[in-house]
Amino acid sequence: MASSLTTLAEIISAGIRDIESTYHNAGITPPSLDEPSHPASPAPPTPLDNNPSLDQQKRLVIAAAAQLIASIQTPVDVLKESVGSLYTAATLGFVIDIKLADVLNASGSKGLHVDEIAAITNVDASHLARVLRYLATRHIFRELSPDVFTNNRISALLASYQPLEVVNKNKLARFDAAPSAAHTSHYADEGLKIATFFSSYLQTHKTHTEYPNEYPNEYPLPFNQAFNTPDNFYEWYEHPQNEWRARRFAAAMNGNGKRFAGDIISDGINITSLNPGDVVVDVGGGVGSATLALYKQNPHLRYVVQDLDAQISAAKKFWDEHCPDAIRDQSVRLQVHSFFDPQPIPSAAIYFLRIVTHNWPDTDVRNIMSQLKAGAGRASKLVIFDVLAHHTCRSPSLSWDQPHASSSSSVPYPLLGNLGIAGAGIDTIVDMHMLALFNGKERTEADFKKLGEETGWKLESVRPGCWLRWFIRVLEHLIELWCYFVYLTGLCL
Ligand SMILES: C[S@@+](CC[C@H](N)C(=O)[O-])C[C@H]1O[C@@H](n2cnc3c(N)ncnc32)[C@H](O)[C@@H]1O
Repeated sequence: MASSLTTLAEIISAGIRDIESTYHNAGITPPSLDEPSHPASPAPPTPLDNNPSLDQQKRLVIAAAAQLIASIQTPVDVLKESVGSLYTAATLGFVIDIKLADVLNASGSKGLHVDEIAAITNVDASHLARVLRYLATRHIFRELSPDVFTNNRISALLASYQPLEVVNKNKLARFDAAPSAAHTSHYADEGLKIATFFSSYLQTHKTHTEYPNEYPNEYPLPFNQAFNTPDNFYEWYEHPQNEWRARRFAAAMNGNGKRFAGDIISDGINITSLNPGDVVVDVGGGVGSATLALYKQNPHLRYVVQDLDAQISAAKKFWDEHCPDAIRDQSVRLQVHSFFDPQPIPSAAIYFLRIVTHNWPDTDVRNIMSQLKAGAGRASKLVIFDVLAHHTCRSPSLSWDQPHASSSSSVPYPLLGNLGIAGAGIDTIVDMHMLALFNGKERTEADFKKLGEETGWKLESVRPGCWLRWFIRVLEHLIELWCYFVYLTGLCL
């Protein structure tokens, strides 16, 4: 019988053969880390970017390759590389701060020597050389000749994609056209600072929850400790000195919206079954980027985007820029509303929570869902679009109504049930981030079912959030999450 190492190697070879032939048949060269990359704008999607079978093959290869590395690398080295990855966040934050990818983009394919980079960025050349060597060792940037570096397809995503003169003058606009850089910079800044309070928070939190009389004040979250603020993350973003951070976060999030709102959400909500004039309420909808995509595909429906004051002010500007007609003819209304208060739009066809529940602990999600239930009518549905947590073991953890390929039983042996970093990798990172920022969490199907039962909603179905049966891509380029729609309908009708 073949060893698991051989089986992993076979998954990789079979997958690579399929991947190469798919590229070959489409007349496209397979991606290479050796090609310099210095585009003036993020590369447009290729015909293969949304190819489900290619995506599936890539994930199997990535899952198998990661497992093979973890199997044959010494355990000591696995741990050293894992814990040392804190310097990946630190160095990425630094290269974004000095706009290195923009500087290298401007130099074209010949790259730049660290002495030249030092003259432009005013950073010590030997520091630059070491940081770039660290990142190039991990395939981010490429060293063309000793100490001469260029962007590759990964590091190019760290650029601003705006002229440097514009970006240098307007710090606030720095990330407007660069969702991947915005996302990376957010983790390298807030994330890295918060992470240092992680262990002490987890060890103390339970004591405070179990002995509320002795410890009446909730132990502050890693976020609150790191930034020395009693405010929650969103309130803190409203402090004037954090305007640039809020805008960076919006750039990271709106990058998502453009990509996965229209094609995926429409499919997930099955919006064609709604009647003209039916109301969709985008609860905690931010500026309404998801609603914009829904509206464009389904202008016969009516929409309400609800959020807190600051987001609704930003939403007015967003809709003025993108679709003023929808506001003018009241197809779309923007409403300041806290989802902890009674829902002001009764009996909507759909209450939609997109990437909201994972920001909150169970007690708060119960409050949000209870307020929606109190406002819901007989036919109202609650649609939750969020990441679904998957176990790593190979037991079928999912039981929704349609057979689908994402249950772990369809993942080939000996891969992890959630495909490891190729499947739930990013989800588990986001889960840790939610914990540290909000005491929020990514939930399993069982978690959602229980929350529904506690608040009067019955779980109707759970399904992948797009036509790709296995996975969906939610951020442009690099970032991929498993997002699922959880449909809940009123229990007590
Ligand atoms: C991760 S964002 C998701 C935004 C939007 N649903 C999307 O998918 O782009 C979470 C949103 O919840 C909003 N939010 C936070 N607390 C809220 C509250 N009490 N009531 C309404 N919205 C709130 C935030 O302002 C933010 O826009």
